[in-house]
Amino acid sequence: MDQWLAALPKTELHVHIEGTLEPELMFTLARRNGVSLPWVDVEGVRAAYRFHNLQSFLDLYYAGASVLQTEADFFQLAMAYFRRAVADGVKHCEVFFDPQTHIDRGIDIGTVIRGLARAAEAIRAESGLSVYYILCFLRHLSAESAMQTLLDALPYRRHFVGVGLDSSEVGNPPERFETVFEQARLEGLQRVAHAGEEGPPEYIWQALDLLRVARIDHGVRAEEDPQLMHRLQQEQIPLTVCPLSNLKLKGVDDLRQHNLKRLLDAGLCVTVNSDDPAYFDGYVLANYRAVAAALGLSRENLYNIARNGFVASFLPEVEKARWLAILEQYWNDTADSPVRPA
Ligand code: HPA
Ligand SMILES: [Zn+2]
Repeated sequence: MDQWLAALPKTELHVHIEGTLEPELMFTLARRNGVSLPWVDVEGVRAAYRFHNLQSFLDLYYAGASVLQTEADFFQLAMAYFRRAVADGVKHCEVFFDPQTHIDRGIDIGTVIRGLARAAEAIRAESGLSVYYILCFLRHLSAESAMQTLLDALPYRRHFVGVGLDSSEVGNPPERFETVFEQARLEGLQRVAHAGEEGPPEYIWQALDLLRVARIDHGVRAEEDPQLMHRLQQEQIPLTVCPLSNLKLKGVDDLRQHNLKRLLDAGLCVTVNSDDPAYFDGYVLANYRAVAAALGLSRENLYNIARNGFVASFLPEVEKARWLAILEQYWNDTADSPVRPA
């Protein structure tokens, strides 16, 4: 099962590039850029990674991101993530970045986007991995700041496919960002939003109806609302679920309590992703392994999750069809091989 799962062609649709900053690289960049960190060494940083909710993580995550200063830093960060994704069997990824985290420290948005875009090109040449970027607005900041960020990013429009909404969820409902999401739609950008991670099902409704999103990031609290579950199932609106993130941020006390399998069994388009892998103890393959073990997922479940990833992606239809055929071939080729526990 382990080898089979590793080689299963996958996507990653919910990963924050700033959340892939490993402590080693954090210290390397801090030294290079003369940035002082609140921790003395790598062990100190790792010891601080004990979170009790989303906000306790975000405080640390924004502190860590302060080491990112130059185009070369963003390039190096992204390349390190891409190589790990490739090793995990990821074929296509859609990666969030948070411009406001950097602009507000005086970093030019062009520095951020050029570094990331150069890395996407380099990894494509190196390994064939395809990369799309999604620009996220920080919902703890104002709608005006989000709009200004979108305008600042438009000269780099060709380097990202969509916009998203992240950061502190509770108290920052999607409805505040209706205007900027409408502007993004008029620019031809795809839309996604974090909703129902810690926030109520109502935020998922708002993301769908007011922000007109194609996917919901997390969305695990949808289960509390039967009507919403019905809608997500009927319209096959994908959820980008991040199991180890939910565990680390105390959405669940134990992965065996995670509702991923119930969402899948209810016919929802569930995908598995890593969110902030450097902070949550695992990249995408570790997330697949962890839920497979905790929830007793079958190979067929795992195949369907991987398949959902390609279906839910923003790839052009021909590319989706090509990957779905490759995935099916993989399924047929490996159907008779022995199944061992994950
Ligand atoms: O899981 C998350 N939720 C909200 N904002 C975030 N920013 C990085 N990760 C997250
Ligand atoms: Zn996230």
